[in-house]
Amino acid sequence: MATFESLGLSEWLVNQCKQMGITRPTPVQEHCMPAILEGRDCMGCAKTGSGKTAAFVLPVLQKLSEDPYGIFCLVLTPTRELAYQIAEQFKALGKPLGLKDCIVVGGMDMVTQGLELSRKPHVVVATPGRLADHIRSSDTFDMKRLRFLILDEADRLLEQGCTDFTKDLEIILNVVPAKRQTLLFSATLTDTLQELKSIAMNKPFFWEHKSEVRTVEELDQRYILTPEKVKDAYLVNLIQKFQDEHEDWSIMIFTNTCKNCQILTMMLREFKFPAIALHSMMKQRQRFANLAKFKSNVFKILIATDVAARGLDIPTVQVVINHNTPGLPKIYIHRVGRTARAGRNGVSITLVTQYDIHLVSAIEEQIQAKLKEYPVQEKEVLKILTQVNVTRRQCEIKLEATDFDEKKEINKKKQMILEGKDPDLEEKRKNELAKIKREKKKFKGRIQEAIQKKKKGKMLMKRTNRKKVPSQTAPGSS
Ligand SMILES: Nc1ncnc2c1ncn2[C@@H]1O[C@H](COP(=O)(O)OP(=O)(O)OP(=O)(O)O)[C@@H](O)[C@H]1O
Repeated sequence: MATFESLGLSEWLVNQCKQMGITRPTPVQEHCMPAILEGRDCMGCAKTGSGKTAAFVLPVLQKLSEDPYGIFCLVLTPTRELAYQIAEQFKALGKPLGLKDCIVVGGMDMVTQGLELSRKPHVVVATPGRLADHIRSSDTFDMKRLRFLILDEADRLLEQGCTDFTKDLEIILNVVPAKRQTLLFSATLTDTLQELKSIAMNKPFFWEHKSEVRTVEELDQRYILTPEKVKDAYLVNLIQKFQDEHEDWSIMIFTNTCKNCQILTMMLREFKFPAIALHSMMKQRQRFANLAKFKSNVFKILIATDVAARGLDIPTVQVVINHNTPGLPKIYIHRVGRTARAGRNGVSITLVTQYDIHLVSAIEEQIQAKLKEYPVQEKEVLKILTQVNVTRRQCEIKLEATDFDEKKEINKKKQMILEGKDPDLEEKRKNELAKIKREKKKFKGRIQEAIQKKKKGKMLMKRTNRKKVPSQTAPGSS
């Protein structure tokens, strides 16, 4: 069995690992670290909670200790919370080096970040948008000597989801040296393999944890089939049960929109559950504060959008509830991966309506495992159904009375301006596109109608012909 020493780590780093309870390398660390220490580009694909962060942090620290300078390493990651988490690992493991790090994420003061960048930190951990802003607007730092470029959750950084990082990545890739080591990690790398290979140019070492099932063995994956209108009652019932049966418990609930996240939080609080929200419409300081309160178990329930689906490492989470069935298997894999981490047990429960069954089939096909039905006492759920639905409606009304929707519009416009778009022009374009779509639909409808009419006409003709034929032939045949 490999040890950190046998993989080539120095004694100080091995000791530092020990202090953090990291005594033996996990498979992704065992396989990827030697290649990274050899100077190769590396792509590592291993299950959630399997120690991918240390698989790149440790070799970077080893190399940094041999030749320390700034800026030595840049880590890019899709969310702000994840950037802080990665920086924490660097700080904890790199303490004996006196590691200087800098976190560059949106929602935080840009001037302070600019100052820190100009002080040549060893390691910069950033979200792509904010770093690209600094590159565009400042000449007080450069990354010409950068030794390591790391893309954590690399597939997310390259896909064109609701937040598209590709333009910002281009800006960043233009200012980092071609001669560098590039490391790419994720639990779901394989879908974007070709794009990733073009970033890690020098014949990257590729390691994938081969296993039939793509989720961890310690995870008990369940579902509850429910009509849409009963979903919230199931949710309340589930939480009540966990609260009654466990002393030490902690649950993450994922939902599809910021608004839903806010409403669910309000609703669960009406039922006196210790719930707190995390979504992208909250101020960044509030996001960090809420996450900290959840991590320290002050609040036992975190209700989040997919902004929290990837990477967050909160060992106390025993249960993940999907309030909506994720539309993509990949998102499911990351969401449920917030529990059952580093060998611990965990449960995931997905609420599935009759319209989501095909999504469950897609998930099962991807993860190569079947979700099992979660046993519930329907009678208990029906008892609270009206009360839950009334409470939800009350929360919706309360939220409508605030400027939540307006804020959403303002945020959208802000984002467009940041992307160099004119919000009014975009609105006009959107309306025109919608109009074209409507007209196309109408046109299609008319064509369909005409086709149907023609078909009906033909059928009528056939029928009348058929009726006519016997009466015409009958005399001759008799
Ligand atoms: N060798 C090790 N032995 C024991 N625990 C470890 C080891 N390496 C890392 N860990 C711990 O395992 C936990 C999960 O690690 P990490 O967050 O790096 O997972 P990950 O693979 O990046 O997961 P995800 O895909 O969800 O981002 C962390 O708490 C980390 O400290």
